[in-house]
Amino acid sequence: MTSKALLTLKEASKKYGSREVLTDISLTISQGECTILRGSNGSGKSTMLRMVSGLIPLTSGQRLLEHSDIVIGYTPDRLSKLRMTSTEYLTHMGRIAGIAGRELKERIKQLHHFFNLEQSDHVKLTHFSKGMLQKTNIMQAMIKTPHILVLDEPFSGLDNESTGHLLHSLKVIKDEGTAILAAVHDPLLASQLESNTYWIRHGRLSRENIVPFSEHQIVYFELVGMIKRDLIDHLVELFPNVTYKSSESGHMIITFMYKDYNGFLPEYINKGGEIISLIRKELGS
Ligand SMILES: Nc1ncnc2c1ncn2[C@@H]1O[C@H](COP(=O)(O)OP(=O)(O)OP(=O)(O)O)[C@@H](O)[C@H]1O
Repeated sequence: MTSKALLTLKEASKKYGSREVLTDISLTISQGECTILRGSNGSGKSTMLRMVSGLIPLTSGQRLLEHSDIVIGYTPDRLSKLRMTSTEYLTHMGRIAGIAGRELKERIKQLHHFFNLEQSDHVKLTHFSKGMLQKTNIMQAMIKTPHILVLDEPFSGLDNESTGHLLHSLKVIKDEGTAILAAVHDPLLASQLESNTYWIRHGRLSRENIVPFSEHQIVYFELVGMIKRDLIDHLVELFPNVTYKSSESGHMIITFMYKDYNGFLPEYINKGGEIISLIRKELGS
């Protein structure tokens, strides 16, 4: 069964000044489907999310909505620790979205219940954990029930437990028919959302052919090491499922899948990458 198309980008391009960041992007967002965007830093993921959300204009091409009442909820990559409670914040955001009174109160209650934050609805955001803040960030995007929920790196900085809760919530939202479009750095999380995955490379969008994860494919490795940034960027181009981040101690924390073990590791060493530790992990462990 094909799902109903809600929004279509047709040959959409975006320039900042004379610099073209996105070129001829064509994509359809459909009801109840999850679309994941991947790409290296600065590849244009946030730009594309903002373009889909209607927050920035296209330079050329078309953005077509299935009907004029399509609601798009946009979640930026982080919410600041404001000196107000989640209820106060959502009341403010709800009024901006044109909801008020009893309807708004009810919706805020419903969202706190859905995200398991009822106990904290009168706690100031300054006392919220990263996971609680991220849930509030998503709640503001859902204050008017969206047809499309757009998320910019929703799992960034979350611990395993918060990541698990958020994954579960997003699956429920998707199953209820909301389309999800998210920039997600981590291929393991992307695979959990049963999504259509696309890559942005050199400004162009291409579909990633994901083979569904089977039991033995959930093994991955976490390598703590040292390597120059431009060299690891080059390796990520060669091995798209490799991700990395810097640790507080200045080391790189690199994850790669079991299938890349024989390919990635020798390349990493050849490029002068140093290994401080290498741990075999399984998804969910
Ligand atoms: N408002 C702007 N004006 C000028 N250039 C911009 C603007 N916003 C983004 N850019 C540039 O466009 C390119 C794409 O940026 P964008 O934030 O969309 O990438 P990204 O893939 O989301 O990056 P990251 O993963 O680091 O968040 C970058 O080179 C960035 O510097």
